[in-house]
Amino acid sequence: MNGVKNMQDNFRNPNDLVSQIEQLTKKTAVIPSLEHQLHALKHREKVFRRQSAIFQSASSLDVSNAKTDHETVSKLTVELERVRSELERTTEMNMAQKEEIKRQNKKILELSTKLQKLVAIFQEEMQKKDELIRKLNDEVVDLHGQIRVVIRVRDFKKDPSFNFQITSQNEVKFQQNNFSNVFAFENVFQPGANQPEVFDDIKELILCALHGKNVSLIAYGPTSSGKTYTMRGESGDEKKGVIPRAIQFLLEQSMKELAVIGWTYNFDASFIEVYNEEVFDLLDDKKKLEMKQTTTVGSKKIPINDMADVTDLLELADSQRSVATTACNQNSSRSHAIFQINIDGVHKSGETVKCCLNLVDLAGSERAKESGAQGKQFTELTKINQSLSTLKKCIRAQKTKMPHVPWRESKLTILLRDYLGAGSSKTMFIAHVNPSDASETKRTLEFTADLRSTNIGKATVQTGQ
Ligand SMILES: Nc1ncnc2c1ncn2[C@@H]1O[C@H](COP(=O)(O)OP(=O)(O)OP(=O)(O)O)[C@@H](O)[C@H]1O
Repeated sequence: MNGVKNMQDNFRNPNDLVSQIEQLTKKTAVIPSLEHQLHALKHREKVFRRQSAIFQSASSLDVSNAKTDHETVSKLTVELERVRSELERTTEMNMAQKEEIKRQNKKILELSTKLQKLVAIFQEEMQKKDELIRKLNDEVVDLHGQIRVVIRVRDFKKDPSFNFQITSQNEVKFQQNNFSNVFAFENVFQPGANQPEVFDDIKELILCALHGKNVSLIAYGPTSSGKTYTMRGESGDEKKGVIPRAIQFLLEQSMKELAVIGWTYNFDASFIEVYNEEVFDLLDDKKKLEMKQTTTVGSKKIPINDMADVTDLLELADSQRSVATTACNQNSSRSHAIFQINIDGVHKSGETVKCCLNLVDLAGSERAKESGAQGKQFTELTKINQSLSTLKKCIRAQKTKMPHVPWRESKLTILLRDYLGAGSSKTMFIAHVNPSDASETKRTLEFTADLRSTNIGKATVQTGQ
């Protein structure tokens, strides 16, 4: 029993066992020399006894020597026996330990085989779940309409000349003189809605980009209604806008769930602006870009591996974007800005996706008279209003199925054409209203309501092949 207990104790403390084994090994090493000594002593004793018998008159010194040798022999015999039994015990323990290690190794092997099977089942389940999510997500996004429109209402001072009311989660009512209408949207964000709430509603659309669909999010509305606030946001985690949140979301999703089921993604970004009907690269010293069909040629693309890359890129673009102080907005964007994330995905099976996420911050419409704009600012304002009015004409032409849609009348519509008419993009407008201005509010509501009923076809997966 004690032996078993000692063994158990030793298993509990393998370091002690190792040191005991070391000591015993040392002791074992001296056994041959002890045996040799013993043998020699026994021989000497025998010779001595023989001599004593022959020489009865042996001296007392000789007898005392013989006695001492006999005692040493006895002591050595006892010691030898002790070492032998200790060696036997250790050998037994060693065997038991070897058996235990074998048993444990077998168990580990069994467990790792089970684990591999479980990982394979988990990956298969994740793959199925991912396919289902893609399908459902696609259906949900499509059900919301060809062009989805949500509306964000800025905190406003009530203007007694008209009545603006948020009547439900997806409807607002506009009433002025004899005009009264209820406008429906996918969602209405109240003045108190914060940046995370807005992004939450957009997430499912952004996920479509990882699944291979071109996705476009376009902020629309009059000057100072909050478009740049929504898209770019301001400093501080809570005030971050759609652009940094979207990239963070793409990076997280691609590195977690999609990586588990065998997808690897690469992202790069470009950032251009349309200013006074010219296109400039916000990431390349505002280099003027030429256009080829619906895209620009030679825009700089910066790889995105983590959020630090994004912060640098956005700060660079912020420093380049055309802004001015106007009567309505201290930091008014004087250009349409298009941030494009190119997504390249490859699955371990060889399947690929190649698509892009476009995040567009349009310049705001503004009436020249009220803005008090003159000179350079007047030119900017005229160009902004012209491009927005071409955008409206194109949407109207599309909606009424006119044979000609005037896409080529402005750089903005040439660039947006693929997201609004070519049928390869899932598109959402975030309409902004600042209902202290009756006529701008009415115009925004009417235009964006038109958007909802415009057919742009069904987006398909882009494989880049
Ligand atoms: N929802 C909001 N919450 C808090 N502040 C907001 C909100 N929307 C806009 N603002 C503030 O209002 C001001 C104007 O907003 P912003 O510049 O985003 O408008 P805009 O529509 O982009 O205007 P423009 O077309 O002239 O560029 C900014 O100072 C911004 O901080």
